[in-house]
Amino acid sequence: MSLLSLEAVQARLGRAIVLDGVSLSVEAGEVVALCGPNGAGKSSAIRAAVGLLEMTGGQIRLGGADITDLSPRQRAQCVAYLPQERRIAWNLPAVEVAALGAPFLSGADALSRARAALGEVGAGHLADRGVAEMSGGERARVLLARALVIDAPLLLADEPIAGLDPDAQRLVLERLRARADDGAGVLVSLHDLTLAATVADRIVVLDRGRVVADAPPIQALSPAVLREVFGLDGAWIEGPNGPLLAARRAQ
Ligand SMILES: Nc1ncnc2c1ncn2[C@@H]1O[C@H](COP(=O)(O)OP(=O)(O)OP(=O)(O)O)[C@@H](O)[C@H]1O
Repeated sequence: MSLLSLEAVQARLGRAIVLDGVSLSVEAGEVVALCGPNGAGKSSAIRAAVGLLEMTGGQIRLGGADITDLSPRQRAQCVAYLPQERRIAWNLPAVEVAALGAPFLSGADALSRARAALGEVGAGHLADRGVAEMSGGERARVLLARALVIDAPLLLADEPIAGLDPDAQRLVLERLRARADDGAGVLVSLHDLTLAATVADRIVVLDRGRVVADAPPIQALSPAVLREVFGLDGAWIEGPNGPLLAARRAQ
């Protein structure tokens, strides 16, 4: 049984069809990267998967259950979600923001797990700082810690490395990989195709609301897909730490 499955999901925003028959699944133990150009529908797919974007057709199952049969509490218990939006309204200490990811635990337990999660993303030293007094990248780590604070069976992260420095990008992806290696399922949207190929077991490529590839990274990001979807002339070369994309804009 898949931890998450989308079957022929349709969704609209305003008049636009943003998901046009999207099918994909995430199994325990795997990292699935969602890639595609700006506006392809990655955030929409992730938001639909947590029940935050209403479907106009198709079916979504979380842990085998139809998402429409699950209460918000039941959804929150099986999915950790890192939204693309990084705004935090209140200037609370980072540890209190991270603890919000564990609403079902006692305050003390949530705070102690929040400290551990901040440490996991290299932000332990920020635990007692107010989030309004942080850089964008520091705040991004706090929000990731909020998603990691419980060991959810399924983790959905929307562009978790946007705005992070190169070391932090790799740290975050290592953490997501480690969660999957411990048995969670991870769906993560990424723009960096080389990093996506490094971390993911499979890549789902979205283009204009449709899935155009779903395969292991190098097959999914074939020269044809790179050209037609991303407008790149690209080739994969074997680097010391995995595949590297050598690409330029297609002429
Ligand atoms: N509130 C809205 N009303 C109408 N259309 C919207 C709205 N929000 C997003 N869209 C459109 O929905 C489509 C999918 O957007 P989505 O945010 O899912 O794409 P994305 O792949 O995550 O893009 P990005 O890489 O830029 O974050 C885009 O064409 C976008 O213009």
